[in-house]
Amino acid sequence: MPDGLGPALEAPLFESAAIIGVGLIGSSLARIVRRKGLARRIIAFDSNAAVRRRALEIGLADHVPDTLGEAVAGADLVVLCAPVGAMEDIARDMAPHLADGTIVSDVGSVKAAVIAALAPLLPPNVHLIPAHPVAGTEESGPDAGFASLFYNRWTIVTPPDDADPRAVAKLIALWKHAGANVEIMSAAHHDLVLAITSHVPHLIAYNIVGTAADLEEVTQSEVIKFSAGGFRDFTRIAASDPVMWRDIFLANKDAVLEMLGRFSEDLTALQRMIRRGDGEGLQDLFARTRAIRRSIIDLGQETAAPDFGRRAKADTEG
Ligand SMILES: NC(=O)C1=CN([C@@H]2O[C@H](COP(=O)(O)OP(=O)(O)OC[C@H]3O[C@@H](n4cnc5c(N)ncnc54)[C@H](O)[C@@H]3O)[C@@H](O)[C@H]2O)C=CC1
Ligand SMILES: O=C(O)C(=O)Cc1ccc(O)cc1
Repeated sequence: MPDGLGPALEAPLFESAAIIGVGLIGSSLARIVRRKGLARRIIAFDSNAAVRRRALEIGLADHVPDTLGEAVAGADLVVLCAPVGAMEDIARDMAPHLADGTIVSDVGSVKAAVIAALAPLLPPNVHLIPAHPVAGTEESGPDAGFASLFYNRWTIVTPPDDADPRAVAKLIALWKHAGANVEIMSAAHHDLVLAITSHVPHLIAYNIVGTAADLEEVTQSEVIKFSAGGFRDFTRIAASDPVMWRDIFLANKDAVLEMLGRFSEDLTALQRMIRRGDGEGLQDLFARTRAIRRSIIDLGQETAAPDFGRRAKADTEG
C-alpha cells in the first residue's frame, strides 16, 4: 500500500550516514533515510548497548558498531540525535575519526548552546550545519520512531554565517526529502522562538502535573479519576523524557527565563482579573487565544500526517 511518503531517490544524497543516538528522533531519521534512499549506507551508534542491539534487531541500520569512532569513520553525514547535554562529549570523542568534508549536524531542541559546545571541538575541515526538526512525541527509544514523523512539519536549520552553502543546501535537501518544510534562522532567534512555543509549555505541563500530584486536599486517585481533557493533555506532555528536558532547560536557560518572566507577568494579570471579577478582560484574552488555535489548524499544523501516521513504521520493519 502506498504510504504517502513518495518514491525513493534514484541516487542517494549521501554515501554513508551515521546516526548517533537511535531513540525517537534518531530512529525516525534512520527509517526515513532508508525509506527514501537518502543514503547508500546507514550506520547507527548509541551509547546504550541494549539500544544498539534493538537497532540491529529491527533493521534500523546496515551496521551498528560498538564504538562511536567506528560509526563516524568514513561517514559523509553524521547526525547527532542524543540529548543536548551529551553532545559535547560525543563531539570530543568522534572528532579524531571524522573524514574531511563530512557534514556534521544534530537534531537538538536548543541550538546556540549546542553550537558553542560542538564548534570548538570539531576539526576545521568538517561542515557543522545544525538543525532542529520541530516534530516529536512524548515517547522515547528506538521503537517509538516512525518514518513519517517529519512529514509536513518544520525543520529549522541554523547554519553559522561562514557555513559552506553547498553543505547547507545538502542538509536542507535531506530534510525536504524526509517530508519537512525547512526554514533557516539564527541559533539565537531559534532558541527564543522555541522557548515560548515549546520549552515553556513543557515547563508549565511539568509544573501543573507536579502541583496536582502534591495536593493534600485532593487525592492522587481523584486527580486520575476526574482528569478532564485539559489536564490529560498536560499529562501527555509531562510524560516526556526527563533527561532530554532537563538538558533543554539547562541549555536554553536565558531564553526560557526571559519567556517565563513574561509568562509570570501575564499570569499575575489574569489573577487580578479573576480577583476583580473582570469578565470582559478574561473573555477578551480567551477570544484571542481561540483565534490562535484556529489559525494553527488552518495552517494544517495540528495533525501533520493524517493518513499514515505511525503506520509507516512498517516501512523498515517489514
Ligand atoms: N523527543 C522529541 O519530541 C524531540 C527531540 N528532539 C531532540 O532530539 C534529541 C534526541 O531526542 P529523542 O530521540 O527524543 O531522545 P531518546 O531518549 O528517544 O533517544 C536518545 C538516545 O540517545 C542515546 N544517547 C545518550 N547519550 C549518548 C551518547 N553520549 N552517545 C550516543 N548515544 C547517546 C540514548 O541512549 C538514547 O537512545 C534531543 O537532543 C532532543 O532535544 C528534537 C525534536 C523533537
Ligand atoms: O510531543 C510534543 O508535544 C512535542 O512538543 C514534541 C517536541 C519536543 C521537543 C522538540 O524540540 C520538538 C517537538
